Amino acid sequence: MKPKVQPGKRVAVLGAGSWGTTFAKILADGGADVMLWARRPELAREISEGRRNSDYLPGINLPVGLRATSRLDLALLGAEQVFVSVPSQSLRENLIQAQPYISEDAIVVSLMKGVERSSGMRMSTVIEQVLQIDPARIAAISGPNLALEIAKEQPTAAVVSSASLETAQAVAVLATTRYFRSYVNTDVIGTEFGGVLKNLIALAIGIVDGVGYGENTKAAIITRGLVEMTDFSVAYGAHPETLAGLAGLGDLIATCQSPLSRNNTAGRLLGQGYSYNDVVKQMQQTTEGLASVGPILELARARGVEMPIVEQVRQVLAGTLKPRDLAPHLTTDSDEPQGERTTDDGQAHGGAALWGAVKRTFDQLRHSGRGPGGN
Ligand SMILES: NC(=O)C1=CN([C@@H]2O[C@H](COP(=O)(O)OP(=O)(O)OC[C@H]3O[C@@H](n4cnc5c(N)ncnc54)[C@H](O)[C@@H]3O)[C@@H](O)[C@H]2O)C=CC1
Ligand SMILES: O=C(CO)COP(=O)(O)O
Repeated sequence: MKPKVQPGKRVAVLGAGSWGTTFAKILADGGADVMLWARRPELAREISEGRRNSDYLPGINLPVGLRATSRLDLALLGAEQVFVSVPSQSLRENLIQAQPYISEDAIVVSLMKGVERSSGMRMSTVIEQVLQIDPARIAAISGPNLALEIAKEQPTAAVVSSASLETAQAVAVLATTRYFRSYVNTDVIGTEFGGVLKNLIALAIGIVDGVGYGENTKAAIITRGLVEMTDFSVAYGAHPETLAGLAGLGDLIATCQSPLSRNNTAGRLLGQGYSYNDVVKQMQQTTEGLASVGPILELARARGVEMPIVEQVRQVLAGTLKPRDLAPHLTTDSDEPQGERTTDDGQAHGGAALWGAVKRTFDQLRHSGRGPGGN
């Protein structure tokens, strides 16, 4: 394959699970000189010597040029771009360990789709806080990107987002290959929240699938779920178009439709009657949605955003709502007919939207736009 970038451009990928390894393959196939960091030395050896990551990507041959190490100093040596793909809850501790080896002008890119449970922070803001770097050097990538499909070189796309368009473009140049196309935007909030929120809707889809409900129920949840995703993200400063793009609707479709999705799978097990603890035990891989439900609902409350589907997912996880009772209600506390669009609510629901907008503006002023999920 013809390299797209100057051979020898050093990049590091931290995290050798399914997405980190797949992304390392994308970068290597695109022509970059990639060093992948795996926590376990035996996994680093399997990747470097056997060109396999059999636990996470069974049957996939990795590119010859892709090297792996369990030493952070070696992984990060000379890396111009650092891609991070560890579970969201371990990002902070991993960054603290990596910090001494990250070069001063490196771009740091989040591949993750969670929020930090303890703080509600998005991954790029954890990166900014821990590494104390300019947001212009930080990017986030999101889109319909089920790892195993991409590892099999089935074509797809993603969006690279950064406060600096130049940074987003520099990352997109490296993160592009025959089967993977990177677009760019500067809406980091919308791009990251899109990835986080679609996991919660995929849990809901899995739940109703596990119950045995059909396509109408799922289509209604996907559609109303997108409204929740958009309302929430816009309340935190995102552009609504981002949620209609690859990082929103695109990823929502992929995750809600695919049995490869861990969030969808976890939901299905809940819908089949397994308890939360049983599901956690059965999930071998990172299931970000399970940890994101609580912090997202707290953030929603702080900005007066209604998220009835996500709230019902929380209740199913807590065992207080039967999976078969999860329904795509517009609100959890009213049976009154309501407008489908938020802007219809003014006529159909006694000025609820107007009141929501006023309350949101008031809250934003109160928090000076510096809430944990905001800019
Ligand atoms: N798998 C996928 O299709 C995609 C995943 N993502 C996101 O990528 C992120 C990583 O997910 P996956 O690679 O899928 O998860 P995974 O479960 O396949 O792999 C996670 C990796 O992190 C390692 N790990 C676990 N605890 C750790 C710790 N405390 N410190 C360092 N490493 C640790 C594991 O050993 C494993 O190598 C998540 O935020 C996920 O939402 C994004 C797009 C696609
Ligand atoms: O983000 C993903 C696809 O874009 C992967 O989804 P899961 O984490 O649910 O497997």
